[in-house]
Amino acid sequence: MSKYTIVVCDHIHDAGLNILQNTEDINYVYAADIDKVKLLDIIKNADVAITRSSTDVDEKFLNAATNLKAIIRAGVGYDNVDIDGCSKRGIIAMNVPTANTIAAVELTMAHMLSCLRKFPYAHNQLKEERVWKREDWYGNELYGKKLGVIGFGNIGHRVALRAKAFEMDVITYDPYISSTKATDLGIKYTTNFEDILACDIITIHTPKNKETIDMISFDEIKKMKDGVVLINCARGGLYNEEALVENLKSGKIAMAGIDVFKKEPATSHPLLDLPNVTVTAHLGANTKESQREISIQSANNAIESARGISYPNALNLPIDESKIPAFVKPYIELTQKMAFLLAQISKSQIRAVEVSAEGDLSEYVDSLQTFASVGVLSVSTGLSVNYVNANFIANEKGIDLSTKTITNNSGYKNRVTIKITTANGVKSISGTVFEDNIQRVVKLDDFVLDIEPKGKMIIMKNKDIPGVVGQVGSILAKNNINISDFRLSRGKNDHALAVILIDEKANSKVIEDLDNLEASIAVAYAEI
Ligand SMILES: NC(=O)c1ccc[n+]([C@@H]2O[C@H](COP(=O)([O-])OP(=O)(O)OC[C@H]3O[C@@H](n4cnc5c(N)ncnc54)[C@H](O)[C@@H]3O)[C@@H](O)[C@H]2O)c1
Ligand SMILES: O=C(O)[C@H](O)COP(=O)(O)O
Repeated sequence: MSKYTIVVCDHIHDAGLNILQNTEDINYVYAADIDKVKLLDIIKNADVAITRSSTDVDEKFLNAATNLKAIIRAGVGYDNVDIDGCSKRGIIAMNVPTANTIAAVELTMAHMLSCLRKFPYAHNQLKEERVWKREDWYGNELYGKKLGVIGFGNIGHRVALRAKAFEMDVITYDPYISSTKATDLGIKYTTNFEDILACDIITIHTPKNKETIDMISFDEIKKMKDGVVLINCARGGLYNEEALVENLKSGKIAMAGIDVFKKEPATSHPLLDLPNVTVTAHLGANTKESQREISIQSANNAIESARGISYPNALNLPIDESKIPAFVKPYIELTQKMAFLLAQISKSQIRAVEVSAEGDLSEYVDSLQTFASVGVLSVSTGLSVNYVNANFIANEKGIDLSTKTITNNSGYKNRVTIKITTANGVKSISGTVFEDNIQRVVKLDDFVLDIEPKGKMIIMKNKDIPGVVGQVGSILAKNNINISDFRLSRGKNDHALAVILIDEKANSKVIEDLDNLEASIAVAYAEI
């Protein structure tokens, strides 16, 4: 039995490793304790990789992982996964978004309480120094304080709820949610960031991206209350670290609770030298409960994706397959085949691909566009193209992609049309699906047809004069090519189109001979 290789790049709970070990068609490699340079050697055999925040899925990693089909980030944040790099290579990236939510929420509350009661310092004085000095440890209460929560997602909204239980006055800033998501829970909502800066305690729970890096820096801290407390259990760099250090030193920030650092592991970070910081080593997700669940979900998702069955929580799929109704699926297949056919007979560099849809199909024209790109690019680039990287590659190659929905006046219930623009002009193809999944090309340029997009075919545009069929037949017979079907369509200006389905491949000499016939206008060979 051929086996899929799943490489586990970071520590995950045994529960998931046991699943991998006990799955017959999986060969699993545990590479968590291996040097990251050596990992590059191991990763080349992987069909699927499981990673956490300790493994950067960057250019080096992806260049080494030549066989990789999917990657599972065994956690929420995927800021250290090069998603564009994955898309470009057709690798599906997934995360495990909710299994560590509670762990991160509870660590945030722990940091908040630790900061207000200076817990680690009080603890160390008694435990390490054996000093009993109660007067050194007057803390503050959460009760009645104003808490600003930046990011009201899975973690942020639960932190806010728990803070309410401490009778805090909670306000949130998250421009991507509806205000009622917060107000329905009795939490104030603001779109004015200044309201957050006016709080006694601020905690952040956003992803790390271009918009959120340095969201709190020197200018923002200047506007805060003296003695503010800042918590970061999301990602290092959301609070500018230099600004944190300087303002903790001056006392503008009374305390900071920090679980995450811009560069990890952070064992010689300036924050560690300060007396008013509580720190943990990125432990937000480190509960046994959460790690067990993440590990199980990661292992199951890795197996499913290795087998090509499903891609739960995919981050870079252009299409959510679960939302595509059954009647659209054959159109997707037909679109890809027609695009493949059209690109073969276009014989010139493609500049633009336009997909239009009629009928109920119109709603899914974006998905059809993606598959048209797969079909076109498979011919024109020689690259391994799939629906993850198709639009990405098209954009990179400067191919203009567009969609159109058109009024249904073709007489077909649903119809899809692909128009390709090349240096030699425009070519178009239309198709429909009849009952029982009968896929048909119904138009090629201006010629009305009825052909199944399947097998080997010669497509010949010719002057509509007597004797052409006989001449074509004799050239093919001379070359031992059997004709299985011959379809003729008459167009305007005394032109006709012949689609000749054949049993054997026609080489370039055969195509040249056909093209040399007096009646010939254009001849192409295509294979689906
Ligand atoms: N310390 C840890 O070990 C640990 C554990 C789990 C998650 N995390 C991190 O916590 C963060 C939040 O995780 P989550 O599960 O709540 O994610 P989530 O996707 O459920 O929530 C993120 C929220 O941030 C909001 N947001 C995005 N951009 C914003 C902006 N510019 N301003 C304000 N809000 C913005 C989104 O609208 C969303 O509501 C992530 O960065 C994740 O990596 C850290
Ligand atoms: O984003 C996350 O899920 C957390 O930061 C956890 O990261 P980890 O898997 O490296 O603990």
